[in-house]
Parts: sequence; structure tokens; C-alpha cells
Amino acid sequence: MTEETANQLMPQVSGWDLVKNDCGTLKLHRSWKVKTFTKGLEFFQEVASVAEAEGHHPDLHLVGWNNVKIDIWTHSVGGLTENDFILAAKVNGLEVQHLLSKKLSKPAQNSG
Ligand SMILES: C[C@H](O)[C@H](O)[C@H]1CNC2=NC(N)=NC(=O)C2=N1
Repeated sequence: MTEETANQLMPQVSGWDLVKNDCGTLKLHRSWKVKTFTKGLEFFQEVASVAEAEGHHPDLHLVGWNNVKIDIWTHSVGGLTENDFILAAKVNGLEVQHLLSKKLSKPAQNSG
């Protein structure tokens, strides 16, 4: 889909950003801060269940021990399709609050 179409769908996947890499490939990106490394892996397990059910698979990154970052795009078309937005919405629907760092996941509530 075009960047314009993707932008129109963005309100349906709150928390996700529309990003474009150096090659111009559009992707959906979202990051979370988890409590521990192991909880990051648990987060991935939850995402994997959704991905397998959808037959659509995100790129999963666990960076700096507690940053979960996910990119969703469709490799076969080198960009975004409706399936990417469906997967992002389903990831948003996961009950993962107990895995997230309370202090760092919500910057708006930070004192510093
Ligand atoms: C045959 C199978 O459906 C394809 O290989 C799927 C699997 N999951 C996939 N996931 C994503 N994100 N992009 C793809 O192009 C893709 N292709």
C-alpha cells in the first residue's frame, strides 16, 4: 500500500509508528520497556502465538536487556499490507501489562 494509505490506517494501531528505512521500505514499529530480560522473552511468546495464528510474522528485537521492539512489514511485497495492521492491532490486544516496566514504559508519568 502507499504511504498515504498507511497514514490513513495509523489511527487504528495506537502506539505504533510508521517508519521508512533507507531503502524506502515502510514498516510499523512499536517499542515497550519490560521488567526483566525473561519477561521480554515471555512478551515474544505472546506475540508468537498471535503471529502463528495469523500466519504473519513480525521482526522481534530484544535490545539493551529490557527494550522490546517490533517491526511489522510484509517481506513478500517489500512494504505494508493490511495483514501488517491486523497483526499490529492484535499485538495491541495482548494482555502484557504485567510484563512491562511500570517506571519506564510510560514516560509521561516519570518524575525526571
Ligand atoms: C508462506 C507464508 O505465508 C509466507 O512465507 C509468509 C509468512 N509470514 C510472513 N510474515 C511477514 N511479516 N511477511 C511475509 O511476507 C510473510 N510471509
